[in-house]
Amino acid sequence: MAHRLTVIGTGYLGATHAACMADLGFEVLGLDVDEEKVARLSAGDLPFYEPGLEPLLRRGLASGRLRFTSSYAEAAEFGDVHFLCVGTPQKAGEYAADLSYVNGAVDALAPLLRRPCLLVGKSTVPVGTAERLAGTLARLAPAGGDAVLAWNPEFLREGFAVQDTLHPDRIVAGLPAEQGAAEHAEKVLREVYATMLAAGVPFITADYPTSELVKVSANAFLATKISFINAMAEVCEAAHADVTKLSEALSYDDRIGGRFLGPGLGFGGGCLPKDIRAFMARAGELGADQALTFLREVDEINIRRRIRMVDLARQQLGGSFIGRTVGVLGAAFKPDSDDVRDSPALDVAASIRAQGGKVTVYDPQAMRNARRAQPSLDFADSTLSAVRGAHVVLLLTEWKVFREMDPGDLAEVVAERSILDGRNALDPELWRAAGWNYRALGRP
Ligand SMILES: NC(=O)c1ccc[n+]([C@@H]2O[C@H](COP(=O)([O-])OP(=O)(O)OC[C@H]3O[C@@H](n4cnc5c(N)ncnc54)[C@H](O)[C@@H]3O)[C@@H](O)[C@H]2O)c1
Ligand SMILES: O=c1ccn([C@@H]2O[C@H](COP(=O)(O)OP(=O)(O)O[C@H]3O[C@H](CO)[C@@H](O)[C@H](O)[C@H]3O)[C@@H](O)[C@H]2O)c(=O)[nH]1
Repeated sequence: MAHRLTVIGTGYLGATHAACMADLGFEVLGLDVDEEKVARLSAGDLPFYEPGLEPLLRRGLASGRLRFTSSYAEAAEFGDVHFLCVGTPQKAGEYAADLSYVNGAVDALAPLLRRPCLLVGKSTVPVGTAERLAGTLARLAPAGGDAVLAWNPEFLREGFAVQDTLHPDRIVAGLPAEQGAAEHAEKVLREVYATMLAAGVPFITADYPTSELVKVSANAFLATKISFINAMAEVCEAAHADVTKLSEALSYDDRIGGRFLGPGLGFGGGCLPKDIRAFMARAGELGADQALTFLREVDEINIRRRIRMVDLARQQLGGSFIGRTVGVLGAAFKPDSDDVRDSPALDVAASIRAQGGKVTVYDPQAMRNARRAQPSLDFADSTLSAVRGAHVVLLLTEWKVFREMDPGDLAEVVAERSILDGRNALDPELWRAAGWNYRALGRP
């Protein structure tokens, strides 16, 4: 328990990792270049919504074990283990990942590393990045061979980030080729994750490239599973079949399983879309692009869901959005998150707005981010005010409050009882019995 940890980049991943590691008893220093974020985290004010995280943050601060800074010198001086958690977004106009934040962080930290330490990459990166960064570390760190790099990809889901961090499915450790350094890195990581290992969490050691590939192939598989069921939804629509029944029946086959087989508006967020694109780009650079051409189809099926949703809404309104009012429920890319990065819901809302519809959006947590991302949309502060006067209601993010809506309550304020369920989250019989025209993706 002697290790002192730093977490470099305190966004969705890093802030969660920092607070959880402090809760496990480590002394943790979080570092971010965003001064406002550092100030808010230091004040116990979580800059984003993640269930259960703020109490952990406050507990860590109160214990004195958790602090935040923007000083690399302080972090280098403090840490025995440095977790790298900065963003790797999609480059503008390209499929590839933008590695400037990762490179910037390592370039800033490495020259300050004077004593033995382990740098642990957690960001999602294209295969080959760890090997290159190990070279940077060797070149720049005054500690020389005593500054070692490991790659430890993160698999947490937003909305379940605390649970996933404290109780992961598995821990993957990408280790250096040199045996002494590898043994040292593995020993330190086993100490850092001792609580999870004692609980029986599988610990898999691998070389750098394998560890990097585990992460992107996991996300590629999940994206493929979602697009598979959404492709079935397209066929179901054409054949007048019901994809929700189909998905349920498939789920009882253990070889297939029901998770990530939820048909609807498809995947968004700061991970799956950009990760499959970066994976394709990297495979291309490696001369293995053919292996991943199916991911292009996975991406296209996913984008088609959004287009289909807009088409359905237009159809429902008699062929045009002009002069029509649309109530949109949901802006986050998924429930229990305020993250609107590549959000299918916001994408659909913006597209309808661009085609002349008057769109009013409500989301329980993502309003601030949604306003910033799509300032031309109208926003309401409750479900009922978002759908007041609506000619059609679109359920695009399946928050619990939306799944449990009473069709009678909404009927009193809408202009027309017409609802499109983009997430197959409502009971069609209940809504139809209440006089609503209910339609969904992939079912009659
Ligand atoms: N969000 C998730 O659920 C999740 C899960 C697993 C893996 N990941 C991966 O983790 C990484 C981070 O994702 P995120 O969602 O937390 O992103 P994010 O944008 O929420 O956070 C990134 C943070 O890094 C900071 N930063 C940028 N450059 C920096 C620098 N040079 N030094 C210090 N801080 C810097 C930013 O200010 C920001 O606060 C990405 O590679 C992502 O793919 C994310
Ligand atoms: O059956 C399903 C399941 C999910 N989704 C959508 O898929 C997207 C992604 O959902 P989810 O994977 O739960 O959210 P993330 O928090 O983005 O987590 C993914 O991306 C992270 C970042 O790489 C990984 O760490 C996680 O393991 C991986 O699940 C969301 O838009 C969901 O609405 C569906 O459409 N159908």
